Amino acid sequence: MTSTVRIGTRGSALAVTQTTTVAEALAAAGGVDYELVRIKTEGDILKGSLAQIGGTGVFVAALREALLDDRCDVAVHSLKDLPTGMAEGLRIAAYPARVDVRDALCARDGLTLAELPAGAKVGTGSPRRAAQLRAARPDLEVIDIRGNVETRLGRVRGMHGPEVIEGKKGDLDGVVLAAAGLSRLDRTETITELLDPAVMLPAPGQGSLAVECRTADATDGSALAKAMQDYDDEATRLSVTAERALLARLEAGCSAPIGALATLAGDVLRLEAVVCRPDGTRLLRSSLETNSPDMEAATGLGARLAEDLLAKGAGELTPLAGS
Ligand SMILES: NCc1[nH]cc(CCC(=O)O)c1CC(=O)O
Repeated sequence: MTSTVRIGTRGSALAVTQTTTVAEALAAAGGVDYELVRIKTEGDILKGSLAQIGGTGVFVAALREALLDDRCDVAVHSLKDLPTGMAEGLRIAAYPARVDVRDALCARDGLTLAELPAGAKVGTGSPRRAAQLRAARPDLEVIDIRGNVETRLGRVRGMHGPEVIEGKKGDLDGVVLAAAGLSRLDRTETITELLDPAVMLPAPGQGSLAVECRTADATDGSALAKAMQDYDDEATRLSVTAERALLARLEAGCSAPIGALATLAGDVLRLEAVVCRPDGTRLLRSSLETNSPDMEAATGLGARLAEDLLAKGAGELTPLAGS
C-alpha cells in the first residue's frame, strides 16, 4: 500500500461530500494521508430515467473498475446503489454508522403529504417511492424525474437551487428524496415532512455508506486496514446485511418497488419489508425478528422474510427473478 491512500469518488456534490466525510474519518482513525480521485460513472453520463436504464449498479461499476485497475485504493458507495452480488477481489471493509434512514418530502409552501391538494404533482425516479406514494395518496400525480439533488429540488415550485433544468423550474408541488442525502448536502431546510417508515419504507441500505477496497488491502494489517476496521459500525452492518439478504433472495435490484428496514433494539434485530405493485394498488408488508443476531442470523433473517413474502404472493405484484 502506498503511503497516500487514493479514495475514488463520483463527481456529484453528494458523492464528493460523503467521500470526504469518510476520508477524514479514516485519516483521523488511522493517521493515513489521502487524496480524492474523481471517477466518472455510467449513471452520471446517461440522462434517461433510472427506471428505464434499469440495470443495477450504474453508479458503481466504474468505481469498482478503478479499484481493480489500481487507479484508487478505496471507494465509497451509497449502499443502496450497490448491487447485492459482491465483486470478486473486492470487499466492503467498513459500514460507517448509519444516518437518518427515512425518505423526505420536500414540498412547496411547507406542505406535508396529507396537506398536498388532490392532483398535486410529486416527483420521484424511484418505483419504490412512487408505489408507496400512490398507495398513501392515490389522488396525487407521480412524475418520473432524474438528476442530482439540486436539480430535483429545483423542480419544486419556490425552491431555488443553483442547478435547475431550463423550462422545468418549479413545475412540481414536491419531490421525495432521501433525508440522508439532503443532510449530507446541508439542505435539510427544504424538508417539509420526514416520512414515517409506516408510510414509506426506505430502500434497503438507505442512509448507509459502504467503504470498499481490494480484499488484500482489507486484511494486510496496514494503517488503512485498521482504520477501516475501527470505522465499521456493528449495528449498521447487521441491519444492512439483513436488508440486503432480503433483496438478494428476491433477486431484485435498487430500482425494484421494494422497501426494507432493519432495526436493532437491544438484542433484537427486526426486519420489516414491503413489496409493491408499481401502481400502488397493492402493498405486501411483512416483518420478522431474530434474537442475539450475528452476521449469519442477519443474513438468515433477510432470506426468511423474502421467503415469507414470496409465499404470500410477492412475485405476483412485481416481476422478481427470485419467484
Ligand atoms: N439513488 C440516488 C441516491 N443514492 C444515495 C442517495 C442518498 C441517500 C443514501 O445515501 O441512502 C441518493 C439520493 C436519494 O435517494 O435521494
